[in-house]
Amino acid sequence: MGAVMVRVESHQRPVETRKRYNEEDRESHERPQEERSAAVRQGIVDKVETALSDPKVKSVVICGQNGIFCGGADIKEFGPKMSGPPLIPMIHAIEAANKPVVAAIEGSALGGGLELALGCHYRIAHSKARLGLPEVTLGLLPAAGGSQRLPRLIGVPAALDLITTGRHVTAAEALQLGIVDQVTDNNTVDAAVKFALSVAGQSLDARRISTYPCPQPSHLDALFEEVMQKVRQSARGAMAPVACVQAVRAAATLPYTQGLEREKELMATLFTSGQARALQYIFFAQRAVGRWRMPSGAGWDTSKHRPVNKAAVIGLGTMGQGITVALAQTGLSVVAIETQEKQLMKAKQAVSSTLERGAKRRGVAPPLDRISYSQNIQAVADVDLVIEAVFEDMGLKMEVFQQLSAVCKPGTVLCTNTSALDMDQLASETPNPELVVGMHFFSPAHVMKLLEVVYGPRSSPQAVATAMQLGKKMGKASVVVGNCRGFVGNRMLMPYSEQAFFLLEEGATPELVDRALEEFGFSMGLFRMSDLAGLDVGWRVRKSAGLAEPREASGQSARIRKGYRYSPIADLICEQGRFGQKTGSGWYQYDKPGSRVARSDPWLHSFLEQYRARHGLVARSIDHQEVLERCLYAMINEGFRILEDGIAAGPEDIDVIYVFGYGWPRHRGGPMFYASMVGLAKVLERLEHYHQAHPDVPYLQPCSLLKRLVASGSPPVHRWREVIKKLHSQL
Ligand SMILES: CC/C=C\CC(=O)SCCNC(=O)CCNC(=O)[C@H](O)C(C)(C)COP(=O)(O)OP(=O)(O)OC[C@H]1O[C@@H](n2cnc3c(N)ncnc32)[C@H](O)[C@@H]1OP(=O)(O)O
Repeated sequence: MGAVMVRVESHQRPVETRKRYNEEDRESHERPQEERSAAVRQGIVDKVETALSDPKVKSVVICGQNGIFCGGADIKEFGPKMSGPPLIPMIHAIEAANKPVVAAIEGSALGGGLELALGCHYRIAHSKARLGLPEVTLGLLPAAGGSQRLPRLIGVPAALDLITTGRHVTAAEALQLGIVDQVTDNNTVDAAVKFALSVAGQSLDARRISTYPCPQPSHLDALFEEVMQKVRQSARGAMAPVACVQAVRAAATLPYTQGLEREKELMATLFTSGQARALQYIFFAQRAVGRWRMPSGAGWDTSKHRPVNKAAVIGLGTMGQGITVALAQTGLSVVAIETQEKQLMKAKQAVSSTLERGAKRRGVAPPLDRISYSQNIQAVADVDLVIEAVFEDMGLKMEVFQQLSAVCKPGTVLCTNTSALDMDQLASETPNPELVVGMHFFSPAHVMKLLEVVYGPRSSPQAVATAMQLGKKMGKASVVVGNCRGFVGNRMLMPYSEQAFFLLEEGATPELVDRALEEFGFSMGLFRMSDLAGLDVGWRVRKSAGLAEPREASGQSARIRKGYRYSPIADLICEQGRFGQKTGSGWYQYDKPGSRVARSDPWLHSFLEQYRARHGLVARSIDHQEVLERCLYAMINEGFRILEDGIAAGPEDIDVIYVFGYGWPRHRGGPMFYASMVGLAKVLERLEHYHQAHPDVPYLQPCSLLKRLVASGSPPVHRWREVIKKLHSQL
């Protein structure tokens, strides 16, 4: 015997492949999940020990099963009680071995998987493998020696980049960085065995990374200060990226064993933190939304999507252009339709230059020839799916859908990108309403990761499956939602922005509200975000809903609609032609139209004072806590209503929508998870308090699902679906 192989089992292996395991392995698969990982570690410890003590074995190769080296620790195993042998001594024992140990990396070597590979003396990777230390994205740091070994191996700046972002690198980049010793296009295990035999008997003194001195960059202090500042700014309150910088600093400034102690200390503060729980929740929520289900019971596991190779986009405004870019970048043939010649030319130029910029960044050719442009809707005759993105006008959309029904081949899925109109009304105007679904993209559509796939009562599961599959192919976090005004995301924005307007009436400024929200972790406060999106969009929606009617400027009626409190502040701002960044003023002022730097606006402040005086409102002092409670709890309350109405199937759907589409801080897990962390009883109590103070604001009236959850002992978020199911079955 020359080299012996030790296999690492991955928990993310597809279930059906588990059947192929031998008897010894099968036993470990019958164990509960948390014990399985412990058994994997025990298996490595035992097999490495046996190989090292066997004089016939000259070297050892560690590989994975089914083409995956190791995706890292099982996140579900994390908890106060972790059984089985710990990772650090296991990796140390491998590194200390007196026979060469080679990692054969296929598929992924992530987190603890890469830390294990870093403990080996050599690493051979397949060219398609991906490597990384993504712990930071789970609210953690690489605490099995990874934060100490990686800087010693590849230097401080490169290690800081990988550890603080958690990004995965290709095998080619890993080779360039010095993480792996060899990359192969052939059978990785064969290559590793050959390599292991070729180095058998050679000295391993220079192969133990923990013994390397950490390369010292010049201006070490300045480097860490700069990185820390950058990380703090982009972390928006997340603790893990900051701890990652501190751990790498320990690697650069302390001997290995002391650095390891620091790594352990830092990990201890993260491991049980609410932020780590939130980030790990979002990891699973992102995957859970793919297991969608419609009220009929049809879902991801029972519905087959139609293949989509060619798609059309109708209407080449900002959204249509972004969708065209996204589809072309996904590799689809795209027919882009715009009836106005001038707009068509403008759009073609904009789409081409976006594709060229993106291709240059990725070092590939721009997929310009995948798109054909036309003014004639007949050009969509042979496409598999159409996305309509014309102006938000029901009459116009209905006309387009009627034309599409006449032109498209049978079975073409018809999608509307409406964000505000009734998708079902639109479907009712087509001869095949079962083919109609909403695909609600977020602007810019080629950048934003969220897609709401909206079904109406007549949408077929196949049409939903097709839109979901396309969203997945486009790399979007795609969430199936029911049809209602604003769907999920925009519906929850209504109470959020309404509270913000009321707070202005009561004495706050846009700066105060935005500061509170940004300190909470939002990428932008509500007012800065509205200026970016354009204030005219919401104004148009409010006008079409009969809310933003020109009224008497003062007097009680100006602030009441349908018997409830209403703030016309945003409408009055729009009446001044202040539509945000694009006009150079909105809630803030900008140097010129299109400029991005928001400045405090004295005009706005005196407008607010005059407004309050006109309406007999007395400004009071408002603190950040009130801003957060009123804006966020009103939004969360609407989230409970959405669950109660069955518009979203579970809290994970809402949370993924908010994290991926609305700048909700990921380390707070989304609004519904946040509510569970705050405590449902507390959210209920604060809503009751504010509703008592503002009985004319229906959004503050606690939703009955929230009351029911509190009455049933505030179960954790993953158990809410049971309560919702019970509620629906009683209706
Ligand atoms: C004590 C601390 C020690 C070490 C620290 C760590 O190692 S932390 C973990 C670090 N590793 C990761 O963060 C990797 C996370 N996983 C991924 O990036 C991807 O899953 C992966 C491995 C690239 C595979 O991607 P793919 O698209 O092929 O599959 P998918 O993501 O849908 O996952 C398939 C199912 O596996 C589950 N899963 C994946 N990773 C983990 C994990 N680390 N722990 C537990 N479960 C995991 C995933 O949820 C999927 O299951 P499903 O039932 O469909 O939700």
